Amino acid sequence: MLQVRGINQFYNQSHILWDLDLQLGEGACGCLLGRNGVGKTTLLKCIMGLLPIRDGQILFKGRDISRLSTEHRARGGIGYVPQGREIFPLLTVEENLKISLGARADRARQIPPLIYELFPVLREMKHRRGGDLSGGQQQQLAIGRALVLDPSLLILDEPTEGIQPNVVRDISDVIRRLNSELGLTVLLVEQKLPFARRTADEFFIMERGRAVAGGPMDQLDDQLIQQYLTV
Ligand SMILES: Nc1ncnc2c1ncn2[C@@H]1O[C@H](COP(=O)(O)OP(=O)(O)OP(=O)(O)O)[C@@H](O)[C@H]1O
Repeated sequence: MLQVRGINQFYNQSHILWDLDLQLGEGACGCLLGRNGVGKTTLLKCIMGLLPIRDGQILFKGRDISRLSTEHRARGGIGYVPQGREIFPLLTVEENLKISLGARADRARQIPPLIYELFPVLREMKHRRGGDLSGGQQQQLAIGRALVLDPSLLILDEPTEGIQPNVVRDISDVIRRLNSELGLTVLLVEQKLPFARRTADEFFIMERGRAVAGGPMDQLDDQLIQQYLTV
């Protein structure tokens, strides 16, 4: 589904991603792990086309998307839930969702019923402003907004950041459901190991801009955790 091949990325003179490879099969739920500042968010932004890559390739469903705009990637089936959620605080919940409709290839005008079915609270609060929602509700809105475009790959950057512990499990359940029941391929960045283990079935570890380890989640052992994740 997604193949990242030998990408290099720079912020001006700073070389951040180094010959980085990553492969995610159709239907997989993968979690990108690594200490602060190793380049996880940068990688997701490169996949989304929010940052340019210097060289290498990004293939989605076998097609090289490296030079496509973010909008084309989104229309082509990649949904993105950014770190910090980036919802519009002054717009209503419904308006936040509708904003994505314009980018749908089929020009649909209605919010897909699936979104309110997955997140009933968004229906209840559809006339409230985004900024009035709790952190967990805002995260549901951010995921809902990404789903408006009916993606086949969903990318989430630290979906549990700043969310109350009792809601973290709900977010995990929703991601699992999207993956196992609706067949979405998922790539997420996460710092919380219990959440990562519960939610994803594959892991990738980054260290200083390089991919250094990966495999099925049950192979994420203490030695890898000690070497690459413990601070
Ligand atoms: N806009 C920018 N300009 C210059 N350097 C940046 C910029 N954004 C990030 N960096 C640097 O790039 C490196 C990778 O940052 P990135 O945010 O991708 O890491 P991360 O693994 O996602 O970290 P975190 O877990 O803290 O979000 C860091 O050294 C960071 O300081």
